[in-house]
Amino acid sequence: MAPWGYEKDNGPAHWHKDCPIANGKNQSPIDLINGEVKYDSGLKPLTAKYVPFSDAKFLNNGHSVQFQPSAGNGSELTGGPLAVKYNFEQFHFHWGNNDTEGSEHRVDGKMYPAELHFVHWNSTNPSFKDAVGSGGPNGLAVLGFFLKVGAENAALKPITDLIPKVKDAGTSVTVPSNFDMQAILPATLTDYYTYDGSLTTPPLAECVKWIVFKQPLEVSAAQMEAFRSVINRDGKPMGGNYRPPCPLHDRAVKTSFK
Ligand SMILES: O[B-]1(O)OCc2ccc(NC(=S)NCc3ccccc3)cc21
Ligand SMILES: [Zn+2]
Repeated sequence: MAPWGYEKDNGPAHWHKDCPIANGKNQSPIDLINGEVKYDSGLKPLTAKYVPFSDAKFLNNGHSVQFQPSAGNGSELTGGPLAVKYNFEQFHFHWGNNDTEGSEHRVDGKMYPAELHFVHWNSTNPSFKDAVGSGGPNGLAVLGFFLKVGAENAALKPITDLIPKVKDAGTSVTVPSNFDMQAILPATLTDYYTYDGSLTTPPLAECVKWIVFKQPLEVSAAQMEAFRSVINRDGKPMGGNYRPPCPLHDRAVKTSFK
């Protein structure tokens, strides 16, 4: 099979052929249906401590644009539904070709124009790859933020300004060392949905504690247009790089908010 993608001939409906777990019972994304979630007063706020990176890359890997520091950068995530400390691995985006689509998770069937994923791995593992393969839903902790069109996002601007430099698949640039990743996050990481799920791209491993924030981040129309100028490995606009919602089966979605 041609490498996986989001086109007619290699998109989500084909992924099960190489990754049978695509039809598993703990797949992501899902539609977050407010009438079916359950408030859990035990869910505390999360704490993300992101330290400045000496050498980080921003790259186009053919199916997303991704910020990736060198291994072992000391940034970590704790709290919320997490029992242990998680190390930061990378962040990347999913988006659509217009403002009515683009996010992976949905809220009562509503899609946002984009979704930002901050990926972290369980620090009891020796590496990210071991965490992905560790079995069970605690290998990775992924923070999901919906993006909506509004004011310019100054914290994301150093990243969206780099997009023209990684327009083509397989290209990358070094990110200026004064880039402040912490500034992207809201001051307090409260009000989130959390459930056990999977990677939303092959290998679709069911190793993810998902934490999806209720409050979207804003980006300007110009910043959204920057994403829409990115080209995938087939030379087409990358927009539409989102997987449709998967069945919830017998999973519970908990919320930290009433
Ligand atoms: O569902 B996501 O898009 O958001 C959260 C998330 C985290 C990671 C990925 N996939 C990665 S890192 N694959 C490469 C790889 C996979 C497995 C072993 C080594 C290397 C996709 C997503
Ligand atoms: Zn993602």
